[in-house]
Amino acid sequence: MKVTLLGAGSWGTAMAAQAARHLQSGDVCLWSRSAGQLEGIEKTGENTAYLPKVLLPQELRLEADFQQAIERLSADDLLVIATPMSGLSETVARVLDAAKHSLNIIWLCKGLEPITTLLPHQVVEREDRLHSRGLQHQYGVVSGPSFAQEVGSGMPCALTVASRSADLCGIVQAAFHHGNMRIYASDDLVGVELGGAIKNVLAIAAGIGDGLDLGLNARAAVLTRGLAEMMRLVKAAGGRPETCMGLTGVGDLILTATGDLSRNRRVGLALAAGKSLPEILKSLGHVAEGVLCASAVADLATRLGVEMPITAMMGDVLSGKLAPDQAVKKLMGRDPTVET
Ligand SMILES: NC(=O)c1ccc[n+]([C@@H]2O[C@H](COP(=O)([O-])OP(=O)(O)OC[C@H]3O[C@@H](n4cnc5c(N)ncnc54)[C@H](O)[C@@H]3O)[C@@H](O)[C@H]2O)c1
Ligand SMILES: O=P(O)(O)OC[C@H](O)CO
Repeated sequence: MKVTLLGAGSWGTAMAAQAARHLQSGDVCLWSRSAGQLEGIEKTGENTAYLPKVLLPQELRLEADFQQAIERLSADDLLVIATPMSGLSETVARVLDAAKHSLNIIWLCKGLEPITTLLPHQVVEREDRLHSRGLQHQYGVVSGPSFAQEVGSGMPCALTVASRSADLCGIVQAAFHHGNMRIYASDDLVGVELGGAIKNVLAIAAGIGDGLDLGLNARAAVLTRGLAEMMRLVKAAGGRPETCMGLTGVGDLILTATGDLSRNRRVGLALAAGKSLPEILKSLGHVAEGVLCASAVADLATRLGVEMPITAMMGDVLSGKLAPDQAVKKLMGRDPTVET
């Protein structure tokens, strides 16, 4: 089978390496919008800007031509959109415009669309209505606890593919379930996508708590009550709350909120140290999806009548309405309530 990945950031590069290690030489192709970046990878064998110190398999094909990257795929192959959430709608629209037959399409981004508060699969459905020209594409998402640096280095990892199509789940497993990567299948798109979006916001909250030296009790409280917020929103949005107890919910929450490789956690630590958000994002050099989606999650929760105090407070901190220590005081000052 052939696989094309669109987007050569940390995650697209790591997943391209994972597939290329096990599929036939030349069958996995990584496309980047920057031809210069691909030239650098060609020369050094590494994606130095996004995944340093990971030697990429020689079997990986690099492609700067978008049309070629799509046209090489048959209806049995797999297309992976590996851009951040901000690039999803534009990229899927380009893919659908370029497609000459039906495709198997997955995305790897974690977040919600700002303003509309749409989940990734809802963004894709909107673009499908506008661009599919009657072609019946299959869609899904891959999510779960996965630092690109570890996956790029071939360390063990377990992920979930969620799709309404069991056939697509099988295609994704054929592409990535090898060696040190396990891929579990699910049909709960809402649960999987909301888990991936909300854990990033909670990782920022955990980073703030740790940066302010609030202690391990506080971290456990944020994660547990944050998980309760996630389960409530998933249920109200039509997903299954029990999905939150799996890899894409609590699994990814533990990883991102406690692992210092997390960009979202590092944003929280830096906010607690008194740095400004623009300064933090500039020095990060990578996307931290929780920054962009905290307000969207809070807005969706308000619309669905779901109480999410930690998430709402993070929205206020990230939009500059509240200082991190004020947010802690407000959370601790809430009225007593039952544990649900
Ligand atoms: N890095 C990880 O460990 C990891 C793991 C799992 C999921 N993710 C998710 O994957 C997504 C991508 O993250 P990343 O870590 O690769 O980000 P990154 O910041 O490392 O790289 C982003 C890449 O996307 C490219 N890009 C941005 N907008 C684009 C567009 N419109 N068209 C084409 N390319 C575009 C950039 O040029 C860059 O190469 C995020 O939603 C992230 O939450 C990341
Ligand atoms: O580095 P982060 O915070 O974007 O997290 C990366 C992945 O989503 C972890 O699963």
